[in-house]
This record gives sequence, C-alpha cells and structure tokens, in this order.
Amino acid sequence: MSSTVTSATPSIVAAVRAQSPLVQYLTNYVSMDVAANVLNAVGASPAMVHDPHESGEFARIASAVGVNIGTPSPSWVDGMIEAARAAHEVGTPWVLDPVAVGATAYRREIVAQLLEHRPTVVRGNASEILAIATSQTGGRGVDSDAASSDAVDAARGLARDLATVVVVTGVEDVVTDGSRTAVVHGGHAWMPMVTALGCSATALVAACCAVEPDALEASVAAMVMLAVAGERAGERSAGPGSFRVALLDELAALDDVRVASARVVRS
Ligand SMILES: Nc1ncnc2c1ncn2[C@@H]1O[C@H](COP(=O)(O)OP(=O)(O)O)[C@@H](O)[C@H]1O
Ligand SMILES: Cc1ncsc1CCOP(=O)(O)O
Ligand SMILES: [Mg+2]
Repeated sequence: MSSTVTSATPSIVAAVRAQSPLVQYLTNYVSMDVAANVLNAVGASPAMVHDPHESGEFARIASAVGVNIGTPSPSWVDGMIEAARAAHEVGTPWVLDPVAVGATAYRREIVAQLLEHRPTVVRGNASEILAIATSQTGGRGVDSDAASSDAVDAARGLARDLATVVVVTGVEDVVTDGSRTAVVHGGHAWMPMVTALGCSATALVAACCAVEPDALEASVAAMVMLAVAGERAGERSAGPGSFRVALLDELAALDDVRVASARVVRS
C-alpha cells in the first residue's frame, strides 16, 4: 500500500482544462446551478439537457454524460434512459448518481433500469452504494447514514458485479474497480452542509472520464480536485455560505503543485 498522488491525476486535471469536454448532465433541480458552476470552474463545458425529445440525440455529441436521479418524474426518467442508452451505444462514458436510491421503490426501479445501460462509473454516498450492493433500503433521504469506510467491500463487490468503477464519497472517498482501490483524503467538514456537492462530484467524474479512458484514474482525479479545493476553501471561509463560493475559486485555481498535495492511498 502506498500513499501518493497518482501520476495520472495532474495530466487529467490539465486535460479537462485544455480540452473543455462537453458534459451533458441530467440532474436534479437542486443541483443544476452548483454542478454547472463546478464544471465551468475546472474548464469543462456543462449542458443540462434532459428532455426525452433531445437527451439521446445530445448524448451522441457529448464527451461524457451524467445521470442523476435526485428529483425524478416519469418524463425525466425517460430522458435519462434515452441518454444512457445512447451513451452506451456510441461508447461515450456515462456516470450514474443514484440519489437516495434506498428511500423509495420508485428510485430503486429507476436505478435498475439505468444499470441495464452499463454506466462507466456509479458515484454515490455510502448509503446509496450499500442500497444498490446489498438491496438494503432506508438511508436518510439524500444524505448518508453510513461511512464510506464501511462500504469498501460492498463497493468492490458491486464494481465487479457491474463491471464498472464505483465511487463512494464521504469523509474519505473510495474509488474501486473491484481489484484496484484508491482512497482519497481531504475535503472539509462543511462540504456536506453545502447541498449538491455530491451531485457536483458526479459531474466532475464525468468530465474526467471524457478525457481519460481509465475510469478508475479519471474518478480519482475528480475526487482529488474536490478534496484539494475543498481543503483550501475551508481554510479561508467563514462557514458553508462563503465556502461554497471559495470552492469554485479553488477549483479554478488548481494547478500541478496543489494537485500534488493530495493524499491518495492505493491498494
Ligand atoms: N465530513 C467530510 N469531510 C470532508 N469531505 C467531505 C465530508 N463529507 C463529504 N465530503 C466531500 O463532499 C463531497 C460530496 O460527498 P457526499 O457528501 O458523500 O455526497 P452526497 O452529497 O451525494 O451525499 C465529496 O467530495 C466528499 O469527499
Ligand atoms: C436536497 C435534494 N433533494 C433532492 S435531490 C437533492 C440534492 C442532493 O444533492 P447531494 O446528493 O449532492 O447532496
Ligand atoms: Mg448525493
């Protein structure tokens, strides 16, 4: 086991800025603004295109797609499925955010349908990943009632079962493809007090997958961005409100030296 930043991470961060990938994000009403601004801050190009009349067509021109079930309704779900289907068909990476999947049967059915279209990465908090991996229900709505460190085995098993990368966020972020596992340390205790940073983490994973074919390395880079920027933003903020603004500034200011300060443990 080693504790070091992956050599791939700085080049992925730079590639997002240089290539400005078009990230289509079908996300919930709560997160649209912050997730789009997070993508802009790191140099990606967000497009919140969700309607089933156009989501599949748009997914064919996007560099990566995110699908987030945070505020679902039937027509939005149709749009999600069209986008996921199209992304899978043309080989565009797509990332699933199973918000509060343990909470209702409706959400579990949506996630089951979306998983048929083979996401590149599933990014959730520990309750969400445990809900998918073990079929356990509950959780605390969109928030987690479990620690990411308690979901490592479940995440590894899920990654193997789905042949995907699984990211479990929390105090530490666990990234696994079932054989390789990385734990990213950092961030700040105010992060869960700012809504939609999990949704934004999913958006960043999509942006990194657009420029890096190794989805595990792409996901590590996305988590490093938030961990480093979050830690720095916390040092100069008065509370969650100013933290939210400072986080955007710190994401935009990420450079090789700052990225290299990340603490990543691999096994
Ligand atoms: N207590 C914490 N300390 C540091 N970072 C945190 C903490 N809680 C969450 N984060 C970070 O906040 C982001 C969102 O994660 P999380 O809160 O687990 O997602 P969600 O909002 O989907 O539940 C991630 O980058 C994660 O690392
Ligand atoms: C509050 C809320 N309600 C439905 S979706 C949503 C946003 C959840 O965002 P995150 O999972 O990133 O905290
Ligand atoms: Mg979430």
